[in-house]
Amino acid sequence: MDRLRLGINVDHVATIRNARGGAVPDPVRAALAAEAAGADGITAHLREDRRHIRDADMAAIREAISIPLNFEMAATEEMARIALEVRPHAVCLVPERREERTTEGGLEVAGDRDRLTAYIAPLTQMGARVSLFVAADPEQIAAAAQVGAAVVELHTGSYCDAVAEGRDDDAARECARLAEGAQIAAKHGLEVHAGHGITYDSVAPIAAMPEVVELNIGHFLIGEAVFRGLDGAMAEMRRLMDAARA
Ligand SMILES: CC(=O)[C@@H](O)[C@H](O)COP(=O)(O)O
Ligand SMILES: NCC(=O)COP(=O)(O)O
Repeated sequence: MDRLRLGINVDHVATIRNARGGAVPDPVRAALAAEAAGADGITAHLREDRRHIRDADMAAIREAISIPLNFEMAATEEMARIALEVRPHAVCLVPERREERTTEGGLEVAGDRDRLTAYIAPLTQMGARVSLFVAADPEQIAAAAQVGAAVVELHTGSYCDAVAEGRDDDAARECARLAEGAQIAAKHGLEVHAGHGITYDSVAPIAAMPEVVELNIGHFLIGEAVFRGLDGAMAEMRRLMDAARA
C-alpha cells in the first residue's frame, strides 16, 4: 500500500491564541513546524463565526507553507469568495452549525445536489481539489461523486468517540461502516480521506483501510504536542500509521 498522507489541522492553535486575544500561539508558526516535522499538508477551517482561524491566518498560512493547504469551509458565498482569493490546493466543504462545539455529522449532499454542483464548479476550475466532509453513508458518498467532488473525507468522529469511551461494540460497528464507505467511495472514483477526533488509540484501523490515502488530524496532536513537542507527537502518529499500513 502507498504511504498514507498525514495532514495537520492547526485550528486548535488559533483556539488557544483567541482564548487570550493577542498573537500567540501563532497558527502560521504551527503550520511551519508541522511542515518541518514531515506533515504532508496543512488543514485549517475558517468557520463562519471565526472562532479559531481568521481570514488573515488562512492567507498567511497559504503564503508561508510549501506543502498543500486544505481549506475547510462551509458552502457559503462568502467562503467561496475567500477561497477563490486564497487559492488553496484543496477545499473541503463541511457542515457548520453555529452553536455546535465541533463539527457534528457530515455534509448533506444528496439533498443539495444542484446547489453543490454549481458551487463546486468554479472552485474546481480555479484548480482546487474539492473534497466533501461526509458521514460514511452510501447515499451521500454517491451524491458526492455526482456533484463533481474529487475527494470525500469520511467523518471519523463517531468511531473515535466510541474508542475513547471504551464502547467496543459501537467502535467495531462504526469502523465497519467507515471501511464500507471507503470502498464505496473508491468505486465511485473518489479519492478517500478520513478525519475528526483521531488519536493514537483510534488511528490504526482507519490507517489500515487500503482506499484511504490521507488522514487529517488536529485536536489530539496539538494537545499531545504540549507533552512531546509537535514533532514528537507527529512522529508517534506517523509510526502508528506506517505500522498499520505495513
Ligand atoms: C471538519 C473538521 O473535522 C475540523 O475542521 C474540525 O471541525 C476542527 O475543529 P473544530 O470543530 O473545533 O472547528
Ligand atoms: N477534517 C478533520 C480535521 O481536520 C481534524 O479534526 P480533529 O483531529 O481536529 O478533530
